[in-house]
Amino acid sequence: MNIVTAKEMYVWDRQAMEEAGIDGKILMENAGRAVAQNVEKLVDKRQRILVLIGAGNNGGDGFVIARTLLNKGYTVRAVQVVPDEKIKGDALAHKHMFLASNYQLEHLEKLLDLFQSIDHSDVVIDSMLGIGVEGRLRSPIDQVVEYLNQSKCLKIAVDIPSGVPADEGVTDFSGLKVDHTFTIAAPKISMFIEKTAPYFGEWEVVEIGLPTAKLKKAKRKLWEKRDVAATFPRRNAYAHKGVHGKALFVGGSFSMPGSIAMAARAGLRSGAGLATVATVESAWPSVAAHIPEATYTRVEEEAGSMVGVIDSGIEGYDAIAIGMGMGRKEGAEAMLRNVLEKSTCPVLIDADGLYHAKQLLDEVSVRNAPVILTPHPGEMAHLLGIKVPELLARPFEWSQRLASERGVYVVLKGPATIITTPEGTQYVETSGNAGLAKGGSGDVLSGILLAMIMQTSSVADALCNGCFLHGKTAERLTEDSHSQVDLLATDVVEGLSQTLRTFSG
Ligand SMILES: NC(=O)C1=CN([C@@H]2O[C@H](COP(=O)(O)OP(=O)(O)OC[C@H]3O[C@@H](n4cnc5c(N)ncnc54)[C@H](OP(=O)(O)O)[C@@H]3O)[C@@H](O)[C@H]2O)[C@@H](O)CC1
Ligand SMILES: [K+]
Repeated sequence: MNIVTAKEMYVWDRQAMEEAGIDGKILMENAGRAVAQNVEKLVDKRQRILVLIGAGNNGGDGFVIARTLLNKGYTVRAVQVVPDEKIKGDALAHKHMFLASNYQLEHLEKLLDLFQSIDHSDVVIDSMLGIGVEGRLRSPIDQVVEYLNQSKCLKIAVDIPSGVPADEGVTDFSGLKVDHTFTIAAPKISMFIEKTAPYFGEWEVVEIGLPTAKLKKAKRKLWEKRDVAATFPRRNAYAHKGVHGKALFVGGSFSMPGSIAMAARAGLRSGAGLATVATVESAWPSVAAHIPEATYTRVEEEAGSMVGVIDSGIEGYDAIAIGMGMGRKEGAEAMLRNVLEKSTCPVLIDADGLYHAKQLLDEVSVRNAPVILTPHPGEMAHLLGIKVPELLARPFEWSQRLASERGVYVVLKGPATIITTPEGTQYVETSGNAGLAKGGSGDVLSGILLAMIMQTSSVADALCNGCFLHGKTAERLTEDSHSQVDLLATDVVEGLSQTLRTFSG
């Protein structure tokens, strides 16, 4: 499913009307009816519904919703919150249909009267402003939104809550916080941005009859269950361990042996055929206690941290993950440089590896085999030399910039993980929950991703499915046997089995 900007949505709208000859009034009718159908699932006929209608086409949708629900016997009051002369075009046509159906339209005259109407309503449907919002809310909508934000009624937004921008990058706004959003045709970018996402409540896409096959595809896509089903690697009954890949995990130190152990164990649990751990000798006993299935190779150390190169070399591996618990000493940077320059397989860089990668972006750029960077926002901001809030305001744009300038895959981790390919295609993966906001989660994800890369021909599919496997496992564990408070990264590693039983053949 595509994720769109406001501009892309308007292009679709034009394509539907100009290229497919679908009248805008029909799209509006479809939009309103689709939203009304969803409202019926949430609201019963005893509840009092208030539909608030604004100036643009979002308001037009509101006229259709009010008419449809009234036709079905719901208790609905419709209030136009802007002067008559503001209602134009398709919205005006639907206003006429509403009035010609013998339904009553109220006008906002005194704010206090509207506030009273809100107090006497169980449900408020917000069709004041959609994706056409510009700048901060103006009067009187700003006051209506402020009042509604304090109100206890059930709030449902049409397309997007009033005042909330559809795109990334807008941080100065005031918006309505709703319980549900029924968004038109495709999710909007701002649904996946930290600052704006909470305004939408639970959201769902409604289909309005756009000519899907004709529409210009967006470069962003939501990774859905059906994508997982179509691309998740299947196990071949005749395969032997070498077929599923030989992974090298480089990291760990005397005081941080856990992260590389968790990464390697997650890699084996996710289907890697063989795993070798390259770590300092002083960390071997604790790493080996966690994964007897792995083999080990020695890395030079100084006071428990890795420096220099890997004893047995880096040839013969199908994929390498580097960085987890490797420390920030200069020697570790030399190790990363060595891996980037000498290996010819995909290299995934995480954690301390990302800290060192900042100095090695030129080496990263010239590599022929794929490089995958898996930062959390703090690591990504460090790599880009910007502040975290700056990154979080435009995570899609920054990810794209890093991925295309350096020719890398970027997995920007968060509640909505953004996966960007070197060509600039982006995928959003939203599974998981707050139980994953713990030390070790990133290490586990690295191991899963590396295993998936070795088992899938498309790196992008592997990364999306790996994020899904990680997040879905956390979701399942917190439903069945854990809480989001107690869930540990090691629980996720062991929980992978059950998720894989569902998704891999
Ligand atoms: N795309 C599709 O296929 C379909 C889209 N559809 C629907 O259309 C919606 C987009 O419609 P749109 O373009 O008319 O914009 P929309 O948000 O309704 O209103 C803009 C108006 O708001 C005002 N205004 C702006 N900023 C403001 C502010 N800060 N504070 C206060 N007021 C402000 C400004 O009025 P002004 O006062 O400046 O004259 C302007 O005229 C979309 O979200 C979806 O619901 C469906 O009907 C079916 C097909
Ligand atoms: K709205």
